[in-house]
Amino acid sequence: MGTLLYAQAVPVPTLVEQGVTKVPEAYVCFSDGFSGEVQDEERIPVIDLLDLESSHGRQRIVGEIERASREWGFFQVTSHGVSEETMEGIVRAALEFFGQPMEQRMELFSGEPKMNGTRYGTRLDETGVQDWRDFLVVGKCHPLSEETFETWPSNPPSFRSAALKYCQEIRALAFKVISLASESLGLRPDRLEREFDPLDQLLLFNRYLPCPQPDLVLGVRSHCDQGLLNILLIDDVPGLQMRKNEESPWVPISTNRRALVVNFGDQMQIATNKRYKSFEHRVLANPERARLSISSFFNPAVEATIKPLPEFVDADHPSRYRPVSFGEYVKVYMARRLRKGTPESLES
Ligand SMILES: O=C(O)CCC(=O)C(=O)O
Ligand SMILES: [Fe+2]
Repeated sequence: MGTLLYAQAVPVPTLVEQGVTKVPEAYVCFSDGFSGEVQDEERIPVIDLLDLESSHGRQRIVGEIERASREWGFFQVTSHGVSEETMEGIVRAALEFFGQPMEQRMELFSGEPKMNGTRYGTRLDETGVQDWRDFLVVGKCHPLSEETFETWPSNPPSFRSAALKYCQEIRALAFKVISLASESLGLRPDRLEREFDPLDQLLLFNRYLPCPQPDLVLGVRSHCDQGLLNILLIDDVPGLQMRKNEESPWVPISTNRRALVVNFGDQMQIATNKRYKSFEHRVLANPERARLSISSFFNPAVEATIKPLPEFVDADHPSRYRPVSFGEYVKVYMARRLRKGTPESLES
């Protein structure tokens, strides 16, 4: 199977429009067969942030974050402070964006990743097996310049204001989670925030259309996120799964209504010298229902040097990773066929 096969793959929305009953070869996922065992007993922890302001409540929540981060790297948060109206606004704007005719969506198409701009795409790279999804990246939500804001979709007309509001509220939640994570690691509440300042933020909208042969494809191939953390808004269509390691069964991830999912990425693993880990996850395709998810990624600045914090390095715990810029890290991550285990390629 050559590169050409993938480069010429027909986009998912077009296949769905044509009513294909057979998935083209470029989308067939042989290597990551998801015959993989699924376990149905355990679920990721749910952490309620309601009592965050009382010192007793905060202490309890810090303990819950510690356990969830160590065991799962994924948890749901409730009473998270992002308003229902804001969440509904962004979901509506996203559905309207993906509901536009293909020609209109294609005005924002780019086959190449862009540093700061907005990009609509139907695949992430030209060479691998194609994911059964299309997506919209709003490449820089913070720090946000007027020039970058002008690259945000102007259709539907509500998109920019809905996205701006969502980004601001999600950012406030991200700082809450980061300070709790800091405390859960025995650090001052602002330690991680200071380390990662100014903390870049970007939005990724994933649209998964129904697939005629869901067993042959993946919505998103198994990967670990490359940044510090992701705050994920998902709908009620199942598909997302995580696993603790390659021998563990996959655990389906769903949310209570209005909850959000937090997961830590590779930079949390590197900063903590592997006290906390970045866990692998993937999305299955659905035979009948379309699914929407909205990722808010929080990343170091491209020029920032990433390395374990000195607090996690001593004679018994030598630094596991050699320092590189985040920009370099992203290049290594993108060049790997499997987007997991990237921190290990920096092992010193
Ligand atoms: O669609 C999902 O639920 C997860 C998407 C994801 O893993 C990502 O955006 O990195
Ligand atoms: Fe992810």
